[in-house]
Amino acid sequence: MERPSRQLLLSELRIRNTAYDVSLSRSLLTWKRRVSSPVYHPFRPSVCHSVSVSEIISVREEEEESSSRQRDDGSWKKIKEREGKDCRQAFTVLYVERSRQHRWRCAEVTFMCPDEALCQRWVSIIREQLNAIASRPKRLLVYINPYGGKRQGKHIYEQKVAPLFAQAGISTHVIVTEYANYARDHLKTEAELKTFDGVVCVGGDGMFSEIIHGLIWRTQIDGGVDPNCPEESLLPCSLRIGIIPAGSTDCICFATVGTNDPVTSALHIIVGDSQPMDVCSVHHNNTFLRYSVSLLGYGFYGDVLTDSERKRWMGPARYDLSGVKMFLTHHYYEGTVSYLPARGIVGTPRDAARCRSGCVVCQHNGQLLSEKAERYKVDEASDNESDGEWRTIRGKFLAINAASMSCACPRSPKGLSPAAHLADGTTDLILVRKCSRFNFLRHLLRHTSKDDQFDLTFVEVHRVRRFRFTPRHCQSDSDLELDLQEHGKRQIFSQICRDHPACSCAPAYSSWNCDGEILTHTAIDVRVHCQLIKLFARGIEEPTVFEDLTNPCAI
Ligand SMILES: Nc1ncnc2c1ncn2[C@@H]1O[C@H](COP(=O)(O)OP(=O)(O)OP(=O)(O)O)[C@@H](O)[C@H]1O
Repeated sequence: MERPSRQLLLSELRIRNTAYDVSLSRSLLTWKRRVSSPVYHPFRPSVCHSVSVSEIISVREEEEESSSRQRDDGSWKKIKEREGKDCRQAFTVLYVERSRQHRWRCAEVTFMCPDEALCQRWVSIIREQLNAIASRPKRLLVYINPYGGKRQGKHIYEQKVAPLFAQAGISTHVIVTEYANYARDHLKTEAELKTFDGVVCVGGDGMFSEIIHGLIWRTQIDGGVDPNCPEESLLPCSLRIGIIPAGSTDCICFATVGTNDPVTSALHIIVGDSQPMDVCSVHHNNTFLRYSVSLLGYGFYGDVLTDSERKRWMGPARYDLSGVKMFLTHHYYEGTVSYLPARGIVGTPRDAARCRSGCVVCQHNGQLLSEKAERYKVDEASDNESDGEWRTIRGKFLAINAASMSCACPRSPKGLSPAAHLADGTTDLILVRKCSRFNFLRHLLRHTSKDDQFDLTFVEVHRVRRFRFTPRHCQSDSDLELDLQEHGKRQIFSQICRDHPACSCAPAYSSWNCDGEILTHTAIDVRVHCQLIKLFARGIEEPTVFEDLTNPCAI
């Protein structure tokens, strides 16, 4: 067990009119009500509170006029208690308070001191402790998509996030995007990245994708790495990314924080959290196509996205409608999947354990893969992943999915691959072979039930580091071009068949759904880059983690 750290301060202070023993160590701020009588009182409410120093947002001395000061925004402030006290002898600590369903709130407590000197001592020592936390950002580059989700991005940032950043002493450079890919291109070329400690994206998954594309690309170009070459090991990005959810789905935020709440995300940024994340690079014939962090789906999920894009006017309901339509049309696609299994790592896609805050699987595998990468650098001749390890599967598939994270969301609480990890250097390749509609429905329904969605004869899952897919008739790029020219006629018929489910003819190609974007090529080469980016997040916390922390007096 960790030894309690040395006490820096211990004073008798008052909260409202009650005396407390208040102590500060390097790790904890604790306030404990003074008990006048040592006799145990079973009905006395809890009298001890503790806050981890790493979760203190800021401290401020109360000014004389503060009791009459107008508050700009009181929505997130919890304790109103300053009226009628001598403010020169009081200081207020703002800290993270955990609420239901992984939400965080900003709470505050005001301590009255017997004299001004003691008050200043408390303030300066707490500030020293906060300044010593090197992981906290001081200057952030913020991109706001004013058109994401319900077009509330700007409002959410100004009302809920900017006041918190100001309280925490974080300075910002805010850019409201003017068109799609504005943030990506700005990051790629113009942004003075060296002057910032992180990039914040206010928007949804599409906006987050823009940010990672800009940041990863820029990092490679600055570091002399060719992003078009699928064999290159990409350089990790040094700037962390914060996501303020303001889109329609916000899956990445949900997967890394556990909730889609702007205040919670802002607080994770302020306390300087860091969650590494794997990124898949997708190439076609040595040309870079896209990066992916969540789902790459061919067949069912590709078709649902393609169909739903034609129904954008319907809003989010279009996904349900396209899902039903694509389930009924029941197309399968022929092709070849080759993959490089992840070896020597811990964890499998069938594990009961989930990737959570401080995940040991991610830590272990991340360490292992970075050591391997170092060895490869020394002996480049051994950097040949193709040495006899590749496995190949040919067949007819209803769906080919690669889940680099569980892809859990309110719609699918377990996600496509419940045991997938955020940062273990792998992706879970799920192959759903041609089967009856009834069986496919059984598989889909298991995403929402307790049953194992992979425990079906027509479903297989592999944890992989790299995979390739070649559709039938598309063995090479030139074959693809030829196919498209020569079989243009058949493509037209395929489209007709798509629109006539009674026809049993399956179209030759589906499309890849890459984190919600349609890819232009079907033959792809996908490589996982372990922990390429870092987010201002800590993964989803298990309830026990914070139950203990909020009640450290019980330890
Ligand atoms: N100023 C802008 N005008 C038009 N489009 C923009 C602008 N800024 C960003 N975009 C684009 O808008 C698209 C959607 O944005 P965003 O992801 O923020 O919201 P969403 O699609 O509603 O949410 P989600 O992706 O979570 O479903 C992104 O692909 C992004 O490239």
